[in-house]
Amino acid sequence: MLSELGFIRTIGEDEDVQVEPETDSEDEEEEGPIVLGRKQKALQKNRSADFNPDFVFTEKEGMYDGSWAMADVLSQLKKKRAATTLDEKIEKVRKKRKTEDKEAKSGKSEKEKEAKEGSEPEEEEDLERKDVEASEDEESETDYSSADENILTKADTLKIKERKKKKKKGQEAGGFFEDASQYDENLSFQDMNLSRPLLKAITAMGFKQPTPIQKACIPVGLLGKDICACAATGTGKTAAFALPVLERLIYKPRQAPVTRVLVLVPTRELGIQVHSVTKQLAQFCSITTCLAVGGLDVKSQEAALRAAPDILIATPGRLIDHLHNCPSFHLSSIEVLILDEADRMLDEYFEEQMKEIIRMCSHHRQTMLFSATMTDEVKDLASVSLKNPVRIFVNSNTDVAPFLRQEFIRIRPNREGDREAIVAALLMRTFTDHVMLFTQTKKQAHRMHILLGLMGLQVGELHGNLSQTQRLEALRRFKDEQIDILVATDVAARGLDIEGVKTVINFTMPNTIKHYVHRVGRTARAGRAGRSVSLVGEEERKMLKEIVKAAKAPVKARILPQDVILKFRDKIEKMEKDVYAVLQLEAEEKEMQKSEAQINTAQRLLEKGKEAPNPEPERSWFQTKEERKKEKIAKALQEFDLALRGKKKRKKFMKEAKKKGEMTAEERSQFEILKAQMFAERLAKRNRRAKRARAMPEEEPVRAPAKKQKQVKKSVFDEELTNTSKKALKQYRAGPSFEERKKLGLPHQRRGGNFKSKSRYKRRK
Ligand SMILES: Nc1ncnc2c1ncn2[C@@H]1O[C@H](COP(=O)(O)OP(=O)(O)OP(=O)(O)O)[C@@H](O)[C@H]1O
Repeated sequence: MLSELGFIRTIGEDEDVQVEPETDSEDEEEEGPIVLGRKQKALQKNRSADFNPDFVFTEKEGMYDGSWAMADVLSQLKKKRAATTLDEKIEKVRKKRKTEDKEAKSGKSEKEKEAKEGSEPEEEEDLERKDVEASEDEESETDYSSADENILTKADTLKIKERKKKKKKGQEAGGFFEDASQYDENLSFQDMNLSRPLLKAITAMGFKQPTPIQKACIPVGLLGKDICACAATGTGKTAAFALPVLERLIYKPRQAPVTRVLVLVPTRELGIQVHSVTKQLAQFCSITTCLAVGGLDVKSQEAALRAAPDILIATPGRLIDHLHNCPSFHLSSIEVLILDEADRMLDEYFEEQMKEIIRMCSHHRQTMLFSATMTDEVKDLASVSLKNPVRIFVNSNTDVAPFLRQEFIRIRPNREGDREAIVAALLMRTFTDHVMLFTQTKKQAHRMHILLGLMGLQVGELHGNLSQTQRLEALRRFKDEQIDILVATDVAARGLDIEGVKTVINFTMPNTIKHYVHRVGRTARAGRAGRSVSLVGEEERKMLKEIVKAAKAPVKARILPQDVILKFRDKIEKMEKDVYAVLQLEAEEKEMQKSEAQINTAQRLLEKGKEAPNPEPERSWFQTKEERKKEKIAKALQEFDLALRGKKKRKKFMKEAKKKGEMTAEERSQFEILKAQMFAERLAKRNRRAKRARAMPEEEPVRAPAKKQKQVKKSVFDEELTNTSKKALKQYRAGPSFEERKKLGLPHQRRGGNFKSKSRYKRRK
């Protein structure tokens, strides 16, 4: 778009990332276009100077093209569409603005004409022509896609940030693990004893050499050992767990039709992707796979599960739903359990669901945990009860992708309101395509979509407030290069492998350094180069320091010229009324749809008389609705939202009482930062609490006198007791369940004696 307008980019070619060949894979060639339905045309296009020239893609010919299993997935989506898309609404408002500006201009020229009455007819004609030209000029001024050439071409300044010497921290494996982080660098796929169909698939996918994590993990995985693995983002962890599993299934065919492998992932989109990669790896063998993630049709998933696929890829919630509602489906035959993004799967958010799933899994299983930010603290992994696990840490869990160039833009204390302007300037002037922009909240993501759309950019959004159809559609359009910018929340931060993402922009710093590693890991994947640009305010500098400390390559500070920022700030201010108009259109459409739905229901009821529609049997879950609600409230930082709804806090954020629901640019940024901070605080508190609880010997609460127990209660739950924390306290005091104690190998003993049987234990409880 910039070239059309005759504008030049601000960063010179010489500033591009210097890509050095990876030491352990010098003659390694890059993978083929395996993932997510990329057009080969796009692939050629992406072989630009931005990417590591040492990598060569191998094209797949006539093979299963793995089009991201999109056809499968789309057929499972509910066919519900908004009457008009957000982009159509944005376009409508833009057109209206243009017409209004034109009219205003012609009104002005009418007056000018009147003032010049009496002039020669030829001159009048001339004037008319000029008028048209002038109004066209005016139009391009109010068209937000155009900006002063000056502000678009003025270069940013880049400075290298000083790096403080990192203290060498020896990676202690801790007594629990055997460490297998060292691997044979010369190992090839052929050396790994993989079956022919797998080697054929690997070639078809364009993989020439295994990546370091694959070299380290595949041999250990083939031995059937439990694994706890960590490797940087985009280094091929999916194949590292999928290949040994497929080999096992090929080598040891099943005796009965049962599901033998379960892969758990935290998000639906990641589930779809892992399913697609597994299918591609299994394209030349008869291993069957199934996808069971939320947002897709339950009935077709149930039918697929009844056929007992070999490998099941699922999100925890939907899996539990099937376990409770699909009578023939169970996990007792699971031989391998894999947690992709394992640290996420084992965190507070999925805690209850994971407990339920692991409770149902066979005890005699192999368990493999993978993440770029994997914890190696045995105590954090206790819930999956690993058996003599092997620790494979190819990277440290704060390492970013090897060819990532990290940049930061400092936001001065009183300039928080500049964030939107800075992001707009970056996207209009410098990073114009293949960009992922991360925001902390869904609301801000939506707002950025509208703002940038009004500026004429091709934008999409991806977050939890959208329907599954909208989420997948946004992803598809981004992959197919129909849109240049994808604005997303952390739902898109983990695991997604979108080919060709050049830049990741962080509107604010994420919750924790882990979140940062995953977000910026959406670029610089599979040996390619990429760039991240993060906006850092005064309150976020602590995380910046951590990142700089952990960085292996120098990080850069980008400085945008102040007049550029001011110009964009001014533009955005002028656009506020249009943002409001788009939001209004959305609200009206929603109301209309709601009324229509009500009318339709009423009509259906009238047609059927008083006959009630065929009631679907209610689906059950492992928690009651009430419990689930409470858990959600406790875990989704709802207290933050509620606190903001409270009068006092709200006042802090809303300067004018009249502007109901509207925040200034400063307030919006503060809101984003505060949310991240509250998450981090909450996490720290939880970790402290867990540490304290662990510091107490297992039997202590049992034998301690009543007085001491009270002290324990106070120190463990030192915050105000809400209903949820009361429940947590109760649970804590009750100690682990009978099954958990049994699994952990603890004596089945609790307050008041030994319990030899479950019923006695229960009675006592
Ligand atoms: N041996 C290989 N050779 C070349 N490319 C590979 C190889 N293995 C995997 N890839 C490619 O690397 C990319 C990243 O792989 P994958 O998504 O598995 O990374 P990841 O480590 O799981 O990343 P994340 O931590 O973000 O989930 C994919 O496009 C995949 O096709």
